[in-house]
Amino acid sequence: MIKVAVTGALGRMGSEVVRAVQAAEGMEIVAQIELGDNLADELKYSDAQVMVDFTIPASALANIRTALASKVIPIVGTSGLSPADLDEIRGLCETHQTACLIAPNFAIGALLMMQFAAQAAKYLPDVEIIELHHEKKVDAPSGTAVKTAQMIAAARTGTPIPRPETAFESHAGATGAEVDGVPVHSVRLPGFVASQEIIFGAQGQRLSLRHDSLDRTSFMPGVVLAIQKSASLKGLTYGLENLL
Ligand SMILES: NC(=O)c1ccc[n+]([C@@H]2O[C@H](COP(=O)([O-])OP(=O)(O)OC[C@H]3O[C@@H](n4cnc5c(N)ncnc54)[C@H](O)[C@@H]3O)[C@@H](O)[C@H]2O)c1
Ligand SMILES: O=C(O)C1=N[C@H](C(=O)O)CCC1
Repeated sequence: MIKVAVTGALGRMGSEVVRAVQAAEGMEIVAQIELGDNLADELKYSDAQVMVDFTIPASALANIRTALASKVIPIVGTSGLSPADLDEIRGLCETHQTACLIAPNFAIGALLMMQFAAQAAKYLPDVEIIELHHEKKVDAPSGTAVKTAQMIAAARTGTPIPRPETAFESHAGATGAEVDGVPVHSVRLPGFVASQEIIFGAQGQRLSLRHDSLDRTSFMPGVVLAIQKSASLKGLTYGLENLL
């Protein structure tokens, strides 16, 4: 049995993870950790092997540091970690000889959307991302949009048409934020869980790729898969697609 601790256990995602692990074979919940608990003690006394983290960026970084120092493998869904944070975590994985997975999106359909986008970007360089999430989301742009933009930028061979100078915006932000040269627009509204549309435009044609998570169970097969494969992880893995 893989022993799993969950940080952010009372949150929207954390509570769903507790249910999913309890329903899965070959794994068990040994600690449900919330704000104010002593993480190092909880990990030690529960003998946890894996820590699943869905919290907030500042907490996630501190939790990852504690888990790695305790030789517990962090599986992290929390979004908003910076490239500098990822560099630090990569170094800590080496120092403590413990692996870590950071997955901006655990929904298999979203991973496919991102991979299809990278494929399309080889031929269609002009692209923008619209991500749409629930109104309680605390970070923007979403971790999924950031990872998608990075994958598009890495795959893109052609040169996109120059964007209008933001100085032309009569209202600041109207043309979106740029992530790795890809414009990203963030919508926050009740009625959404997590959606993203990637629009490629070319002469006389458009290609749209869209994924919708309708509820948080959509992320659970990916979380369970990551726990099952945790023992095979090496160093820092960024993106669940690396485990498929
Ligand atoms: N990767 C994915 O597939 C995916 C999917 C959904 C959400 N997310 C991300 O997961 C994160 C959480 O989202 P949510 O909707 O569950 O938020 P939420 O606000 O419902 O839950 C966060 C929980 O973390 C707790 N928390 C904060 N700091 C903590 C700490 N130091 N130790 C323990 N618990 C702590 C809070 O008390 C809260 O209960 C966000 O960053 C979100 O973007 C990722
Ligand atoms: O609900 C959220 O918050 C989500 N965050 C992730 C992101 O930032 O990409 C994934 C989808 C849900």
